[in-house]
Formats: sequence, structure tokens, C-alpha cells
Amino acid sequence: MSEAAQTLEGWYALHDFRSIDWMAWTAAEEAERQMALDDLHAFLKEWQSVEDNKQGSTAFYSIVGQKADFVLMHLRETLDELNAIENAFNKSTFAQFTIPAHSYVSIVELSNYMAQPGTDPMQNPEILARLKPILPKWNHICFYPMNKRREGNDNWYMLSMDERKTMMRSHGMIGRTYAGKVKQIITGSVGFDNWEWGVTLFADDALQFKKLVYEMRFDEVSARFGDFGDFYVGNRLTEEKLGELFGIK
Ligand code: VOV
Repeated sequence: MSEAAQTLEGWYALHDFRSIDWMAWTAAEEAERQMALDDLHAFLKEWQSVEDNKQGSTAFYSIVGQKADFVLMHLRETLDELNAIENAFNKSTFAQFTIPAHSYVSIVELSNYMAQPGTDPMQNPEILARLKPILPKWNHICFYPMNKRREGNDNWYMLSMDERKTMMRSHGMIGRTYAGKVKQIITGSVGFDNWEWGVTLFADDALQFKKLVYEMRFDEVSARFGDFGDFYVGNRLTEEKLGELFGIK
């Protein structure tokens, strides 16, 4: 058996994708719409205070295209908290105007492929911050799930630790050239959801998603071993953008 990579886990993640029931929204009375928006603002305020207390983080982005209209990405210490968030949200007036589109459950994960031998990663403040990250407030989000292939000669899980390390080093080197342009949050989902990892990227310039993902397609670990699910891409929902999204002229 090949040596399993050691992983460190941080906050649990829920990507909650929703569509908006535009027929219901536009047909609703002004007072009901206002009540729904008040609910939404109350949630946003609550989630912000959790983030201010460093007990989790939430990102709120619209989604471009027909797969969903928006995503709420929540990071919390426990699965129970994530469940409580979705249950509270589902009971709100606002949620009555939404239709579940997709969801993804995972946990922030770091592997030991690049670890410094003889050091305790849990004593490294940089690693601790990466396990419990405050999500960046960058303009765009890109989410997709992925697997490492297990097919014939292309079986990631049959490679030696050294072979995997070499490939992950090359992967990391490409990623590093996007420092300041793309921030990645890798979440592990083996045992939690249908794919092995969730990849969540943030950027101020959405084009950098395409540049990075395309460049990685030529790198061995993605070219030979990467299998990918649906991509979701979107724009940060600020207060102003929320007004535009839900406003009815
Ligand atoms: C934005 C840039 C960027 C950077 C700097 C970066 C670096 C690194 C490092 C150093 C490491 C290994 C140690 C760790 O931190 O775990 C990883 C790990 C991982 N990555 Fe990565 N990755 C990036 C970006 C990045 C992208 C865009 C993708 C999607 C691949 C693609 O083709 O679409 C990805 C995937 C992953 C995965 C699935 C893992 C876990 C693999 C496993 O087998 O365990 N990643 N990644």
C-alpha cells in the first residue's frame, strides 16, 4: 500500500447554492419583499459578527449563468453549526423566495506534501490561519469539485509518496505565481460529499481564474490525474449589489 498523505483539517465548509424564485419575488407585496430583505440583512449581520469574533467566516456571491443565482459559503467549527445555519435560513421569509440549486459539504484541508520535516505544523501561525481562514472580500468567486483519477496507469492513490510530492511541488510552484491575484481554499470532501475536494478560488479579476486553471491543466497532477465537476463563477454581493439584484422598478 502506498503511504497515505497526512492531512490537517480546519473549519467545516458548506457551499449553499440557491436560485431565486423570480416569479414569486416579483409577484409579492412590497411589504413581504421588505420583510424578506430584512431577514437577509439580519442573517448577514449575524454572520459578520461570527466572523468578527473569528468563529467562522461567510462569503456571499451572485452566480452568473443558470446553475444558481447566488452562493453562501459558510465556514464553521462544527457540522452542527453549518446545519443550524441552513435550518435557520430555510425558516426565514427570505428563503421562501429561494429554490435550492446545489450544495457541497467539506472541510478546510492542508496536506503534508510540502511540510518541513521535523516541524510541528500546529505550532505554525501561518498554517493555523490557513485552516481557519477569514474568506477574502475579493470581487469574484469560482467553485468546482474535483477528484484525483484512479484509472489503469493513472491511479494517484497507487503512486509513491515521493512521486506525489514531486508533482504537488510543481503544482504549488504554478500556484505561487498567482500570489496576490488568486486565493485558493482547498476543502476535503472524502466521506462528506460526492467528490474528493472542493476548490474555491477568489480573485479581483475573474480572468485570473481562467489563466490559473488553464495553466494547471498542463501540469502533470491536473493533466493526468485531475477530474473536475461543474464550475460556478460569480460576483461579490455588496450592499449596493444586493439592492440592484432585488430591486424592482
Ligand atoms: C492559487 C494558487 C494555488 C496554490 C499556491 C496552490 C498550492 C498548493 C499546495 C502547496 C498544495 C499541497 C499542500 C497543501 O496546501 O495541501 C496544494 C494542494 C491541493 N491543491 Fe492547490 N494550489 C493552488 C490552486 C489550486 C487549484 C486551482 C486547484 C484545482 C486544480 C486544477 O487543475 O484546476 C488546486 C487543487 C489542489 C488540491 C485538490 C490539493 C490537495 C491535493 C492532495 O492530493 O492532497 N489548487 N495546493
